[in-house]
Amino acid sequence: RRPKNFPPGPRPFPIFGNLLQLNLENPISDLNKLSERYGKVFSFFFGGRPAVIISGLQPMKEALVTKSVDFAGRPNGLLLTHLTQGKGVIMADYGASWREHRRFALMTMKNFGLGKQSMEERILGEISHVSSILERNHGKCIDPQTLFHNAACDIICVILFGHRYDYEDSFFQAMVTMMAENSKIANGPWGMIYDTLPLLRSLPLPFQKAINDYNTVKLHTLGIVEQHKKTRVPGEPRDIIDCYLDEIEKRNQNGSLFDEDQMASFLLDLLFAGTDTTSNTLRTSFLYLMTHPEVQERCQKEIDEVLGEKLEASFEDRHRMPYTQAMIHEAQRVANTLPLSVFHCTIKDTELMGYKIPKGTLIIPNLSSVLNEESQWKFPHDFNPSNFLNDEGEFVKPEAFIPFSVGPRMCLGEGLARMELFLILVTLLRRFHFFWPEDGGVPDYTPVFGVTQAPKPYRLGVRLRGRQGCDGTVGTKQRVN
Ligand code: HEM
Repeated sequence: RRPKNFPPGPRPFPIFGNLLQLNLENPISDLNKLSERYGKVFSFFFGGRPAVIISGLQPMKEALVTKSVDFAGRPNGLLLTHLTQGKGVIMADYGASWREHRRFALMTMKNFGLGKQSMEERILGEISHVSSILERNHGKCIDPQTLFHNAACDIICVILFGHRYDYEDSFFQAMVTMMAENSKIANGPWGMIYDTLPLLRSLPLPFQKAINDYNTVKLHTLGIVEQHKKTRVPGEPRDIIDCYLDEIEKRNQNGSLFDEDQMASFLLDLLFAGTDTTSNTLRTSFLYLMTHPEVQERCQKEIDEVLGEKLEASFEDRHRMPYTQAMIHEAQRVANTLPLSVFHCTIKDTELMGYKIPKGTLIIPNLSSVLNEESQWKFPHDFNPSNFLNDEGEFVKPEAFIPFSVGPRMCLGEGLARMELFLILVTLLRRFHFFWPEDGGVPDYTPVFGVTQAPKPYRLGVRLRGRQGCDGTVGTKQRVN
């Protein structure tokens, strides 16, 4: 039964609720259709649990910005909550522990930007590995999935653990695969089944694998923490683990919110949240760049002009590259990487667009609906960097650009992700030309749904550029790390 003045929605069935009305392989278009029928704020039963789905910019802002605190909780009883035990940041309840861990993460990541080796240097170091692999594949077509996953994961590893792994390292390979698979399970159909039908949770279904894999990565992470304890110098952090250990000591008191169990979940949060997201966005970017050669060439022209003889790109250069900036934002818009964000939950009785929403209601922000909202974009259904350019060709960011969500729970890795996307795309576009393989068939842009949505597998054609900036002199020198 829907509570009084609850948002309207389709009639639920016993046990399953409205679950059978969704194509679990790709629920977005079904949710959009339901929104057309019932309104921008409508309800839906996941099993016996009522959820409110929010579509469109205006209600999204009312919920996540104007009434941000009311909507800032995370739901209990989901696979993701069970994996993390509600610790760390992503699935933590809205409260002191979440707040302090979030603040700590933002502060330490910012300080790494100022430390001995800046965040930018760490990212550029990783890019040199990607570049040399692409160089070895000059003239060939490769599957970019593993390469970008490795690179994104290694950037996070350097920040968290202080060292990068060889892409061939067996544990690293296992970890990257586990993360990609876990992400598919956790918010794919199996995740939804786990979340809505508790009776099935003890059966040997794929979500058991997600739980085992998560625990394997956690154990390994705790092993790295143990090594850090032996080699660290208090007050001289090399990475986030050292910072966290310093913080535990600083707060050395009963009931401290910082302990090793929290640390493990916190580290895994950053590892999981920072790998698939960035790597899937990169894969979408290259899919569109290959199939829109005019956009690729215009970016390369701008990059060549702005960087000139400079050895490497820096994040500051973005201010002089309006077209490339527009392309990157447009790629993020169409990538629609977290289409349903991370689920929220109301922490008190509240109202939205005149409807009453009780405390504890599951909230699903349909970010996808805003990134494609017809009234908000010049070209909502195309890949067109002009969505981010004004009549003077200057870069502008529309209010509806919310791939990182909005409000107090918005992505805390936004700064890092934007730096990674810019430096990786600019460096690779400067040095390589990317082409759609002759035998690649018709490009299929339909994404594969998941917590983090990804493009369908494709092959990336790579050729070294022979023009200025890429002729073996400028911009081709290898970094020495
Ligand atoms: C293109 C890349 C990325 C995208 C599109 C993205 C998007 C998002 C979105 C939509 C959320 C949910 C916000 C909400 O619940 O309202 C989120 C949360 C989060 N993201 Fe990201 N993210 C990206 C990269 C990263 C990176 C690189 C990191 C870490 C280093 C990161 C760490 C987190 C964390 C910890 C949260 C939970 C925040 C909280 O609950 O307070 N993300 N992200």
